[in-house]
Amino acid sequence: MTFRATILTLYPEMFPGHLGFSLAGKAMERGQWALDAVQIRDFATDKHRTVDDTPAGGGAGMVLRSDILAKAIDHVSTDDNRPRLLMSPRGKPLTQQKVRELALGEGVIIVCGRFEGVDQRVIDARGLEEVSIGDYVLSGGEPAALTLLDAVVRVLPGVMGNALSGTHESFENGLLEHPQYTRPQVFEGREIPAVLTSGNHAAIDKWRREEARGLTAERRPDLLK
Ligand SMILES: C[S@@+](CC[C@H](N)C(=O)[O-])C[C@H]1O[C@@H](n2cnc3c(N)ncnc32)[C@H](O)[C@@H]1O
Repeated sequence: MTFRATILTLYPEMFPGHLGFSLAGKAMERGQWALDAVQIRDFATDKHRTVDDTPAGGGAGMVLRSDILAKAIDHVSTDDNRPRLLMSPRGKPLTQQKVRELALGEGVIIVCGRFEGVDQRVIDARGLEEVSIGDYVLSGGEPAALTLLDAVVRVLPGVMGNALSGTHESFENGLLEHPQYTRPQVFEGREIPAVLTSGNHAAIDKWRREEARGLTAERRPDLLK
């Protein structure tokens, strides 16, 4: 099954962006996932192709109009069961668990906000699920959508060559990942921890588990709760 991502945006030329390279780019070439970026402005009705207007109640900036956005959403999602996401700093924070859930489905429809955001009525009327990529404000939803898709595409079946990577990674088991090392054996006087070159796999697993727990306790105690 091909995972299909449809992006509604005022900047379709930002896609596939970095997702056209490396693992995601190769997976796209192999047909494991597909992306289409739809220009919201194509659904405007006036000759200036206006998509926004001033906020009701006053205040700075502009708001994406519900009628224009609803037409764009309806155009791409007739008879479509894919989740409809709206990238938004007010949304539920994106987690690896959510990423895994999305990767099990047939795809996603992602609305990228701009300006001061999106008229609340289209969020309610089209059941958009607001998703945030962190507690900071970007100027648009596009980099957030690219980030979400990056995380989803890499866990699609068959995308990562090495089946092991992914399952031991940060957040997969509620822990941050242990430190990683590779050759040379000594770098500026710092050695690779001896256990990692001992060949004793039980000892290596134990060391990694302990390091992962220690790092998590120090940096992200919230994950241990
Ligand atoms: C300038 S922001 C609007 C911020 C909005 N006025 C607020 O205070 O919540 C414009 C768009 O960028 C996107 N965006 C900004 N920060 C984001 C974040 N942390 N996660 C996901 N999307 C974000 C959203 O699509 C948003 O509609």
